[in-house]
Amino acid sequence: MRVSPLLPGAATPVDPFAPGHAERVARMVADLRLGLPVALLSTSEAALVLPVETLSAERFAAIDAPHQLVVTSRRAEALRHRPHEGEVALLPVPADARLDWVRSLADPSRRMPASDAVPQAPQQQPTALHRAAIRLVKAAELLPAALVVTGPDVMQTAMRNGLGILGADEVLAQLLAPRDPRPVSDARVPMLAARNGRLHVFRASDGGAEHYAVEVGQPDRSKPVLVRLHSACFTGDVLGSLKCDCGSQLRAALAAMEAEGSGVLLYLNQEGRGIGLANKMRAYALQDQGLDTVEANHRLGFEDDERDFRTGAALLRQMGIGRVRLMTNNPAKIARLDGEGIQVVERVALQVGRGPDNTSYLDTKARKSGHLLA
Ligand SMILES: Nc1nc2c(ncn2[C@@H]2O[C@H](COP(=O)(O)OP(=O)(O)OP(=O)(O)O)[C@@H](O)[C@H]2O)c(=O)[nH]1
Ligand SMILES: [Zn+2]
Repeated sequence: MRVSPLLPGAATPVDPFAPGHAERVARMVADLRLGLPVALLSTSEAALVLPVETLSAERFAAIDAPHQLVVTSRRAEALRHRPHEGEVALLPVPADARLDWVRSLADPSRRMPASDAVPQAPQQQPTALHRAAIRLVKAAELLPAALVVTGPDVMQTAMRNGLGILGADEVLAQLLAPRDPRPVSDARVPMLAARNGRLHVFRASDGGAEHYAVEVGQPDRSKPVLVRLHSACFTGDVLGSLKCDCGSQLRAALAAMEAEGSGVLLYLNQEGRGIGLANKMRAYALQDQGLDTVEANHRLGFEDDERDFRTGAALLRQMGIGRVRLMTNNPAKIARLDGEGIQVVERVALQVGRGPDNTSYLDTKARKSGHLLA
């Protein structure tokens, strides 16, 4: 295997077969989903990160070094832990803590610990390492909570076992960077709603979710294009769930494009407003207990909307579209596209699918998330 010579100015030879930062972060995300720990480094510490959701009893029992639980500030608030500033909070884990107890701090479907059971001891301030841990666990679409194990043997354990090791700052930079999905393939797909359809598949270089663009007709790029930015909703789009308006919006948008002769529907794989289907079902279970859609996300430890609309803007740029008539009721989508240099010249309202099962959901979005009602 050939190792390329020193690049000008570089300190070490660059081996083209060595995984780059983006690849190493993508591996870490996959490892965490499997339940494998990863090691993060900052200038002052090293720690093993183990997501609570995929932590096995064997690995938990084997932890013999100081450890803390990192959760989002949203989850800390739900646990009535003292108020927190910033993104994440650290909760102490007593040496004799049981795995069930740790899980109940992370997972609201388990009986909530009595508030006096949530440790309130003075805590170390969270650092970039803890923020990186939570971002990784969110990228893995797991419950946003992880054990962070410190101590002198952490690096040795990581190296001995071939675990992923990266600097917290590098992980944060990678996870916060915009995605760059590239076109992979496209073909004609005649649809019930629009016969003259073409599906384009885009793939990001970080190995993350693929996204799709459904092109109806041949939109004239010299004029504003009728565009829908649709986020995946397996329950609404595929099952025809009546709990939301997604399926109706999907079909109405395609029908409108067919009626006008052209348009583009971006289908972004950001299920559950970016928390993943498993977490969305956790949120639905909480909604069955009386919480609204925003409160349920918060109780789980998520923001109400975890989507990154820069991906939508990137897809539009890839398709040569710079000016759009956007089919949406969500002003945040307009603001985010505008911020990314996609000019929204008109908002086209998309009010369809309201019924007895989703009235309170739609009302909550209008009241709390600023969705427009007309
Ligand atoms: N977390 C969570 N996600 C939900 C819930 N109901 C629907 N969703 C998700 O919400 C997203 C809805 O996306 P969109 O319809 O594109 O977005 P929107 O913000 O409602 O804006 P417009 O439809 O454009 O007005 C999809 O990803 C759904 O899976 C819920 O109760 N909780
Ligand atoms: Zn939906």
